[in-house]
Amino acid sequence: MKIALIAHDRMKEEIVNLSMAYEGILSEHELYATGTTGLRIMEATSLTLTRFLSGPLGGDQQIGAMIARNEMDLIIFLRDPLTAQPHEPDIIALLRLCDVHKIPFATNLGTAEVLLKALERGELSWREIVHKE
Ligand SMILES: O=C(CO)COP(=O)(O)O
Repeated sequence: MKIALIAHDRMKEEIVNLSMAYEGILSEHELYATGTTGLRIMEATSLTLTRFLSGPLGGDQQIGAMIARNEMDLIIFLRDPLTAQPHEPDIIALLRLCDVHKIPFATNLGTAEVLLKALERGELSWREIVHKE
């Protein structure tokens, strides 16, 4: 499965802690991230991620392009609900594409954990069927 990990600055610590807690599950998958998030996760874990540009420079849109091509299976995007982002349109576009393509998308830690546990139990394997279509 291809999984994208993204977090706004005030949520970086949360995504690093999440990645450490679920490193075993995550290591079995192909991981992607926006620039700074990916760097922070790689510094704290032994996970390897493909890093795109930083979010404000287009990283969300690069991940969006993978979704549009049906190349991404799960997004964990810990958004900062209390800080305005200069690239808000890119973030909304990413959410919208996930809805268009029915891609599981977690925007907070509670949902992220539910999705990672579902991933571990194989409950997202329907994505493999979608790939074959
Ligand atoms: O801004 C982001 C997502 O919208 C995240 O980008 P970084 O991971 O580069 O901080």
